[in-house]
Amino acid sequence: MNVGGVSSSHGASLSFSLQHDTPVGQTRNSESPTMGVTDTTQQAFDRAQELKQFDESKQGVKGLVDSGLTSIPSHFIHPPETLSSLKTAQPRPDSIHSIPIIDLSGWDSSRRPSIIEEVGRVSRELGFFQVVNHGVPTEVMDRTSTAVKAFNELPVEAKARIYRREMGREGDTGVAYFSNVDLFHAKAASWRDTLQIRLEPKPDIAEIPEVCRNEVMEWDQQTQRLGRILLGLLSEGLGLSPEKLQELTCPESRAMVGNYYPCCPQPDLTVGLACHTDPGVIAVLLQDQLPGLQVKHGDEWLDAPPIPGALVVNIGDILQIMSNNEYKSAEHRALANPNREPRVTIVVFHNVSNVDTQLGPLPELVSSDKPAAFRQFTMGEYRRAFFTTELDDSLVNYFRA
Ligand SMILES: O=C(O)CCC(=O)C(=O)O
Ligand SMILES: [Fe+2]
Repeated sequence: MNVGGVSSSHGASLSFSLQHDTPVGQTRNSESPTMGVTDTTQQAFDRAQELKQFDESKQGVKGLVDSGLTSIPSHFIHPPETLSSLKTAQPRPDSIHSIPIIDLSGWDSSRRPSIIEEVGRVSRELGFFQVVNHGVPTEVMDRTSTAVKAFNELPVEAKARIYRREMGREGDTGVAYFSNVDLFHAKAASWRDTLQIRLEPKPDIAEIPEVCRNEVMEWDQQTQRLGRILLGLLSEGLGLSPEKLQELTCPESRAMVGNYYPCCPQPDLTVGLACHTDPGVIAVLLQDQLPGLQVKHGDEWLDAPPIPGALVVNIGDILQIMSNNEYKSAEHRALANPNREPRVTIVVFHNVSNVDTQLGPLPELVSSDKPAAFRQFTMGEYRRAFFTTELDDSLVNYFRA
C-alpha cells in the first residue's frame, strides 16, 4: 500500500502515488496507531525526539545494527498484546499449518480449469498462496533479491541521497528509501528498511539506484507478465471473463517495495512489519531463504515459509471489495529477523490507477442471494479514506454496505 510514503491516522505503512491517486505500496497496520495513552508529556516528547533523530540520521535500521547495538531503542518495542501473539501457538490438529502451494504449469493449456478452481478456492478461503512453475526464472529472482540487498548494504551516504518521505508531491521521482513508512504515526516502529519504487506510471529511471536499476526493470517485466496471468486466473475463478480484472486495473498502476530486515538483537520485542492488509488488487512477493512472513487465518498465524523458486501471491482490499467479499484480503505480518543474515523481500503491488474509476462489488457478482456487501465509491474516495478514517481494522470495513 503506498508510495506516497504517507501514513494515515491508521498508522499504516500505506503509501499512495498521489500524483495518480493510487495506493501503490505497502501496508495498513491493523493496530491502533496512537501512542500509549499512559505516556506522560515528557515521555511523548522524548519519543518524538528519538524518532526525529533516527529519521534525520537516514541510516535506517541497518545503520543501527552496524553501530553494534545489542538492545533495540524503546520506540521499536511493540505493545504486549502484539508481543504475546508472536509466541507460536500450538497449531490445532485440524488446522492448515502453512499457506497452500499452487503449481501454475499448464496454466495456458489443459490444466487451466483445475488451476482456476484451485486459485479461486484458496483466494476465497485464505487470500494467500504460493505459486511454483510461474515462468519467472530463478536466476532473475536471485539476481533481483541480491541487487536489492546490495542497495541496502551501500554506505549510508549513498542511500541517504534518496531517503525521503514526501512521495507523491511535486517533483516526486517515484523512488524513495526510508525506514518505516509510518514512523511518526505507528504505535511502535518495526525492524525494517524499505526501498520503494513506482513502476507504472514510470519513475525517473535515473533515480533508481544503479546497483539495482537493471534488476528492478527486469523484475518489473517479469512480474507484469505474471500479474496478467494471475489476474486472468483470478477473474475466471470468480466466473468472469479472463480480461475483466485486467481491464479494471487499466491504465495499470504498479509499485515495488524492497524490504530489508537486518538481524534484530531482540526479535521478541518488535516485529519486522506490523499486521496489515494490502490495499490494492493483488501483491506478488519474492522472499529469500529466510522465514518471517505470517498470514492470519481465524485466530491463528500461518507461516508462509520460503520455498525455493516460489512466489507468494495475495489478494488486496480492492479485490476483496470488487469480488463482493468472495476473495479475502488477509491480514499478514513479518516477524523481526533473528538471523545474522538479513532477510530480503520484494513485493510488487498491482493497483487501480485512475481516481475516477468506480469501485465496488462488480455487478456480475451481485444478486438477490448475494446482495452487495460494499457500496460503490471512487478511487479518489478510497484514497481519502486511508488518510482520514480512524479504522482499526481492514479498510474494507469502511465501504461495507
Ligand atoms: O516482507 C514480508 O514478508 C511481507 C511484506 C509485506 O507484506 C508488504 O510489504 O506489504
Ligand atoms: Fe503486505
